[in-house]
Amino acid sequence: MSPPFSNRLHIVTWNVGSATPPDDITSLLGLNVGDGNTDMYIIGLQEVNSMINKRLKDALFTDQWSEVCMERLSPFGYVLVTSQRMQGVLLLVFAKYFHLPFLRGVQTETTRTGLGGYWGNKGGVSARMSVYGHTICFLNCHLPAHMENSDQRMEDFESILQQQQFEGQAATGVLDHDVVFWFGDLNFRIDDLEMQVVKSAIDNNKFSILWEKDQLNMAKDSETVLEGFQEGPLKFPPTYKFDVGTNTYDTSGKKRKPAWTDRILWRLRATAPAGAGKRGSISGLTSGAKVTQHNYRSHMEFTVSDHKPVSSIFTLQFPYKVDLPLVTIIVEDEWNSVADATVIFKLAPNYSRSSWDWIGLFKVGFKHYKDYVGYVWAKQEESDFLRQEHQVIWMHVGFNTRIIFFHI
Ligand SMILES: O=P(O)(O)O[C@H]1[C@H](O)[C@@H](OP(=O)(O)O)[C@H](OP(=O)(O)O)[C@@H](OP(=O)(O)O)[C@H]1O
Repeated sequence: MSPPFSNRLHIVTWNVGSATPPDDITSLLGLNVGDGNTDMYIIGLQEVNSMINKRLKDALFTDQWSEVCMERLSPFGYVLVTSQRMQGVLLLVFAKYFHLPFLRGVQTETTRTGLGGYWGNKGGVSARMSVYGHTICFLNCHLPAHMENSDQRMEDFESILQQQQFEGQAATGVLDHDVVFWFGDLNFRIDDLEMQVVKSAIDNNKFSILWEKDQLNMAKDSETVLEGFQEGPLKFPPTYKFDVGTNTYDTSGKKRKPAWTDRILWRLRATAPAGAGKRGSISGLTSGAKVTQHNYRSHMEFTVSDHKPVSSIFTLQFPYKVDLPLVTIIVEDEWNSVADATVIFKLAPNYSRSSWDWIGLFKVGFKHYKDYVGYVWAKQEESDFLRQEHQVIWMHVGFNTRIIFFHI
């Protein structure tokens, strides 16, 4: 049996209020204090500027937020595995490059809930994958605003869960995954208490007074859809709503009551899904999973938006991992000059090939899978179908490169 597996995740949620990214997001990503042991970064943003002219530009290039995250993370060996955007709601999933061969079945989904389901200003985007054989889903939501819409928020959450269906035999719904992380501007507010009471509790660090009036905490007791979702204690001040450029709660005419609108929750699947198969297939792999939250905090130093970002670091543990590569790449000789080179790849017997498979050559420090310096199709002649070892020739290979096999 393979050894237990543990993965460290750093999750960020931030309603960026249409702002351009600040120059330095190092502290948000913990790159200044971390020990470099984070395996994956998951970044969920809301209200990324989605004005029409901006969207056209972003469709052609990359949006500024994705760019700044890639710029900061790629020097540390993180690669953008997948991203999904629905208007202002953006989800980015990064992993250390050496995990890439073991992140499989990557799929994304989007659900609009704005204007009765027609408009993507509100809703959810998700990314799912199997990580060393264990299924994980990340769901980033922007739910409806305002105090009186607590029920609507729950309804929208349920409808996002219902509508998001992935392909494959198992883990088709969000909640079928071994572990789900749900985060975003969930927009829940603090009920009942007067503004002065809320502000005084904040000033005196007496957050527990506010916990029981937090609409999401209250909903946990009554909403079955929230069963199994867990959240760490809210030991940081409410992250909404601030005057932009300051750490002062809303002084505008709106006078919004401070609230913990920005949240990160997780859920472990309780039982194997119906029809779960034997160990070794995605469907049969379960749990024994353990999630440990190391911190759950806000970042007051960022003032570009009316919300503060929230981050959390988790360790994810599973009793075993599936770490047999489907493809092994062997490079003949050392590449020490700019010249042609030969690469041999071996496929596991259970690997089902696609004619779209390709092999990419990347510079060390590459940002995402489209960032290749060259690629070749992993083609094979029909007569070679039964062979497990194949060869491709690279033209003019340079130094400092990595080779990755992609299956589409
Ligand atoms: O109209 P939709 O598309 O739902 O978007 C809403 C409105 O812009 C709200 O402004 P208004 O209050 O003027 O209606 C705003 O509330 P605030 O201005 O209170 O922040 C919400 O911000 P978030 O609460 O950050 O989602 C935002 O999500």
